[in-house]
Amino acid sequence: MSPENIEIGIIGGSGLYHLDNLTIERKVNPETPWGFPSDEIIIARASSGVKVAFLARHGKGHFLNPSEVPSKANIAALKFLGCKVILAFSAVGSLREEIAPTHFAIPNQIIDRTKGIRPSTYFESGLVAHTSFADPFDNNLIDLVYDLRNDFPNITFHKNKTLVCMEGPAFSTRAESNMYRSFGGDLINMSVVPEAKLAKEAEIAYCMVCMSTDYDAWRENSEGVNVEEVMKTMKTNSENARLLLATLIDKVHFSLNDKEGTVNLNSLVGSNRYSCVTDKSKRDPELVKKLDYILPGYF
Ligand SMILES: CSC[C@H]1O[C@H](OP(=O)(O)O)[C@H](O)[C@@H]1O
Ligand SMILES: Nc1ncnc2[nH]cnc12
Repeated sequence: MSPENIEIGIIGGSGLYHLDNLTIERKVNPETPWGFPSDEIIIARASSGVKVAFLARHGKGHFLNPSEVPSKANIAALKFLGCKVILAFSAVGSLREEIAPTHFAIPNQIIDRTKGIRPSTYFESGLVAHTSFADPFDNNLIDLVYDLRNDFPNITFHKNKTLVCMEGPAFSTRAESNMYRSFGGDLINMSVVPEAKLAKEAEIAYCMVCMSTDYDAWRENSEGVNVEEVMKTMKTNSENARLLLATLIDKVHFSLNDKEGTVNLNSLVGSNRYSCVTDKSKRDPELVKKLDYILPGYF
């Protein structure tokens, strides 16, 4: 870990490329064993003084498509800076009438419909380890976000939702959109995989605040989604995200440092220590060295 020790990482998605209400301290661009992150990481302070590391998923100016996002470098860089928690934000389509555009949903499940073309694990080519992914998000972190709903009466919140992740970059056909609904999907984006998986492998508590922008393509008498519609709704959504974050950052900071341990955001720490199935003699020493960047001393 670097001497930075910044415990909270924020990943902003489409329409959330900066956080105006935080004070920017400086920018860093760490080269990880998996390359450089999407863009420079902004180290900023909330008004309470709590430091965060902010990263624009698609780069500032949105030049990376969802399949091109260097998620391994992104998560590794945040872990190296000291992040124990990542609050990820995403513009999503709604697959349910009751989740209207501008609503926020914090999903607890994922259906992975990406096509296997994204590098999605740190444990390959010389060291095999299997991380538990039954609960892809940190449930305590989900509750912590959801419990803020009374402080934000202008935002409608949902939880216990299933997020479908498609490859993109083209949006779904109507048939696909209906199929995802029949699978039990409630929300759809192109970003949560492999980000959530890699955060689990790196033992970082991760949750995604999904900001609904559209009804995708399943509604019979409505046009299918297009980018113009998404970005129009994201104007309101990103303002709400900034307001939410101003409170959320302090809550997360408190929980991470609360001696009473009322909300445990450290439950993943140590979870991968014994997840490696590769015999010590067969592990690639080069990869073991690389993995020290995110899980020092484990392998
Ligand atoms: C701009 S619409 C499609 C795009 O929006 C979402 O991005 P993000 O999750 O980074 O907010 C979705 O996943 C797609 O990448
Ligand atoms: N309908 C949709 N499908 C996939 N990703 C999205 N991001 C925002 N809306 C989306």
